[in-house]
Amino acid sequence: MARDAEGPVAGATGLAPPNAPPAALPVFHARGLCKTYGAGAVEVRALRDVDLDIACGEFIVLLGPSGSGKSTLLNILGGLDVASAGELRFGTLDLTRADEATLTDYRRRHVGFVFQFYNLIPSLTVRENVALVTDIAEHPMPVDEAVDRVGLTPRRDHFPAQLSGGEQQRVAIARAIAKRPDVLLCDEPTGALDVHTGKLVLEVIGGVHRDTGTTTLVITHNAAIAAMADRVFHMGDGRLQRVQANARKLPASALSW
Ligand SMILES: Nc1ncnc2c1ncn2[C@@H]1O[C@H](COP(=O)(O)OP(=O)(O)OP(=O)(O)O)[C@@H](O)[C@H]1O
Repeated sequence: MARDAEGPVAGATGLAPPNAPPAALPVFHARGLCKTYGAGAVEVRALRDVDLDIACGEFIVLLGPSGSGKSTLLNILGGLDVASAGELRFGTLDLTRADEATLTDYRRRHVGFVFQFYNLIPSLTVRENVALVTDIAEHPMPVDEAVDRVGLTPRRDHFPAQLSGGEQQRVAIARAIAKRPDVLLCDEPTGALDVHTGKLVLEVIGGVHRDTGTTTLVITHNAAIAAMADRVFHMGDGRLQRVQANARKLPASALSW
């Protein structure tokens, strides 16, 4: 892997409660991370020897062509999948050797997910969709605060079918942040949206990051979005080919594509 501007690792463990003082460990530490699907003639090497360190509070954009391993990496970082080889730690937690119960607990306590498609429950209102998470989280945000952060207070009693795609994605973001996760993992959050709506969603994600300092990773095909990041991970053929640090970040409102 070539690293042209890998910054020093500094930050919190990711296991600490919100507002805890920074500690020495990165949130994520990976060495030689590999993921192989299938075997023999149908073997696919989705990740090859990925090394990375992500510090507490960083905003990372993952860029790369289709099939380059972005979702595979995000899913492994989020405990939805496990690596085939290599080392991955979240703070002090070894995710490569964690059993299913540990991974479930890890996802529940520490990770907020936002996907391209919003996965809302159609029969529940905005507030009720968010409350699904706050009911089981340890230190959740009040539901109305999460809804307010994404600018949907006037729509809080509406059902998903009464909302636009961008509004539904904002509900999904409210749901993801309501449990105050240590990391927010977003897989193509604007992939199903037009430019204007996509920007609004990115503004919400950028605003949450600015206000809460939540370590955030965003997968995109859109190179313009890379300007929002502290660092950009360029993926290609399952490898982390290049890490680019942005000296200056742009807010989503300043992006154009
Ligand atoms: N469950 C699976 N079984 C077999 N192969 C898989 C599986 N999931 C992913 N792959 C393969 O692993 C490689 C990486 O896929 P991945 O989804 O991580 O790429 P990506 O960069 O996120 O692509 P895209 O931008 O199209 O979403 C691809 O060749 C893909 O076909």
